[in-house]
Formats: sequence, structure tokens, C-alpha cells
Amino acid sequence: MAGGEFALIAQLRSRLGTAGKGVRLGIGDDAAWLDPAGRQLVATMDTLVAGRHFFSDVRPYDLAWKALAVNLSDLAAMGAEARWCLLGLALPSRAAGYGAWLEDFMGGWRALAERHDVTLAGGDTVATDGPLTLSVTALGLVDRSVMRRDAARPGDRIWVTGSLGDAAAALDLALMERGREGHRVLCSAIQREALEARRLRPTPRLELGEAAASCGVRCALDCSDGFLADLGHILEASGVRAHVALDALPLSPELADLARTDSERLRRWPLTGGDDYELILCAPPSLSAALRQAAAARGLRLTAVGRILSADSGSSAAVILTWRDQVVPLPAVWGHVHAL
Ligand SMILES: Nc1ncnc2c1ncn2[C@@H]1O[C@H](COP(=O)(O)OP(=O)(O)OP(=O)(O)O)[C@@H](O)[C@H]1O
Ligand SMILES: Cc1ncc(C[n+]2csc(CCOP(=O)(O)O)c2C)c(N)n1
Ligand SMILES: [Mg+2]
Repeated sequence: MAGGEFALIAQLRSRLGTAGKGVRLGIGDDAAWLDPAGRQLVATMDTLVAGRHFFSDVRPYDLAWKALAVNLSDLAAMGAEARWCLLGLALPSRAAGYGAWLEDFMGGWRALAERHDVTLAGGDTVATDGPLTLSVTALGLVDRSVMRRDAARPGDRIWVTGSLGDAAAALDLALMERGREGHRVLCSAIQREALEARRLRPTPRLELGEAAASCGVRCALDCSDGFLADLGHILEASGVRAHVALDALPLSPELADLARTDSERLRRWPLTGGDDYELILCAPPSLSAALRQAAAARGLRLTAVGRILSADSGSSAAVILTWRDQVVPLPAVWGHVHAL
């Protein structure tokens, strides 16, 4: 980008890059100089592409929130304390320029960054002939071991924070509104607003992630591709299987209302929908009380949804799904999410 790039960076620097904890040198030099103060560093990156991860007409405020939230959610799943971010922007040319866009974008970024005391320490800005693309690197700190996806053990309880499926239902609504292929959803304006807020502004469960790791939980992952697909990552990495009780999956009141009359939806949205950004945790029963307490202290819903089984127990399926204690078939996992 020509001159506009430097004006844009100056804005980001003055509004988002002000001195933060451990920032020796932030936006403005060839690289950021950061001080983890003797702690261990956890690093993650997620990229959002217009048309694939968000609709091009998204409000910049919401886009910024989501780009940051999905990365903080990865730190939460490791049990890390979020500290710094780098922001990569690939911007297609726009008749209206990026002045007003950036103003709104920075508002959304700041709202979430301030909540977790995360500083923008650097990034990169380029022009592109392709779609608007944002790539965020998030850096966090831990003092002890992280939670890993290969650490589930037979006998562990499987826990889920918050509720599942709202964002997927909202995506169906948004697709229908745009005349695109989606599943028909009939709901009130109030229900729609609640679901849409979950799709647009996910809440990274950083406090619970840190607390769970402190309680001794060794296995977690954040749920972005859909509960079944993400649980599948844990099962594969850990070499185990699982039993999941479909009737135990936590639903928001709005989704429970919509799914009441339709068990197919009840299965699809929370199990395969994606974009939830809740944590899936696996922990031995001896940690259940401490985990429940950690969630209650933060006003966060935490639900036991199943159990980890050993690889050689019973049937060959990785996940045994039950509904009212009867085994039910697994829905097809949403294949196109990762089609390259
Ligand atoms: N291009 C890449 N180069 C190096 N490592 C990569 C690359 N893409 C992914 N990875 C690594 O692969 C692992 C899995 O990444 P993946 O993006 O599937 O998980 P995730 O970020 O938890 O999920 P999601 O992106 O759906 O939120 C991570 O360790 C990630 O750092
Ligand atoms: C416009 C639009 N279409 C589809 C979706 C749904 N979606 C896209 S990627 C993804 C999983 C995480 O992605 P990744 O694994 O690539 O990080 C999900 C649930 C959306 N949010 N917006
Ligand atoms: Mg990723």
C-alpha cells in the first residue's frame, strides 16, 4: 500500500499499540521486543478470509472482535494468559478508503483487547487483489505445563464451557437472508439477535482456561470446527475413544427453543456447526469438584457431556453418541470447512 499504509499504521499505533505489560518496543520498528519476564511463551495464529470465515459486509467492529477472539480462544485452550498480538492485514482497494473502516475496526479490537489486557505489538499491512484477509498472531504466557490435545485418558470426564450451536444456527439464518443455501430457521427477532451475537462476537474463555490448567487439567482444545470434529482431534491425538450423551450437550435457551421440535437440528448445530469457541476439557473425575468451582466462580456454565474410553473398548467408532441412553447415529461432519 502506498501512503495510506503509513497513516493506517500510525492510527493502529496510537490507538491500539500503546505501552503494554512486557512491551520493550512495540509498533514502529522492524520487530517487536517483548519480555516474557522468565515465564514460558505460547504462540498461535489464525487467519480469517472474507467469504470463507466472514461475510464481506460484516461490520469492521465485529470483524476485529472475531479475529482477536478466535486467537485468544486458542490461548485459552492452552491455559495461557494472553499478553501480546500481531495483526496481519491484506486489504483489497476500496473506493471509500479505509478511514471510517479502520475507526470502527479499532473500536471492536479495543473492546476485547482491553478486557484481557492484550497489547497490539506489531503486524503487517499489504494491499491485495484477493479477498480481505486478517491474520492474527497471539502470544501468551504460562508458568507450568499447558493443556494439550493429546492428553485425554480413559476414565476422564469430557466437559464443555458455555453452550454449543448458536453460531451455527445464526450462520444458517445469515445464509438464508443472503439467498444462499442454508437450513431454514424460524425465530423471533430477540432469538435471532442472541444467536447472531454468538456468531459475530465469540467470547474467549481465557479465565477458565487458566483456572483449569491451575487445577491440574492436562487436556483441552477450543471448539471452532464443531464439537464432534474438535473432540475428534483430541481422540485421535490421545489414541482414545469417547462416549457423548447428546441430551447432555449445553444449549442456550434460544437454541433449546428452536431445536425442541426438531431433533435433527438439535444434532447438527451443536455437534457439527462450528464457530463456538467454547473449551472442551478432559479431566479425571478427581478434578470435577475443582473444575465446577472454577467455572461457578467465573459465572460460566460448565457441563459434563461424556467420558473418555480406551481405544480397545467395545465398538470401533471413535465416538459413541447416545440420546436417552440409546445409541444414535453420528451426523455427517461438516466436510467443506477444511476443503482446500
Ligand atoms: N501453515 C502452517 N505452518 C505451520 N504450522 C501450521 C500451519 N497451519 C497450521 N499449523 C499448525 O497445525 C496445528 C493445527 O492447526 P489448526 O489451525 O488445525 O488448529 P486450530 O488453530 O486449533 O484450529 P482452528 O484454526 O480451526 O481454530 C497447530 O499447531 C498449528 O500451529
Ligand atoms: C461466511 C461464513 N461462512 C462459513 C462460516 C463457518 N465457518 C467457516 S470456517 C469455520 C471453522 C473454523 O475455521 P478454520 O478452521 O479455517 O480456522 C466455520 C465454522 C462462517 N463463519 N462465515
Ligand atoms: Mg488454526
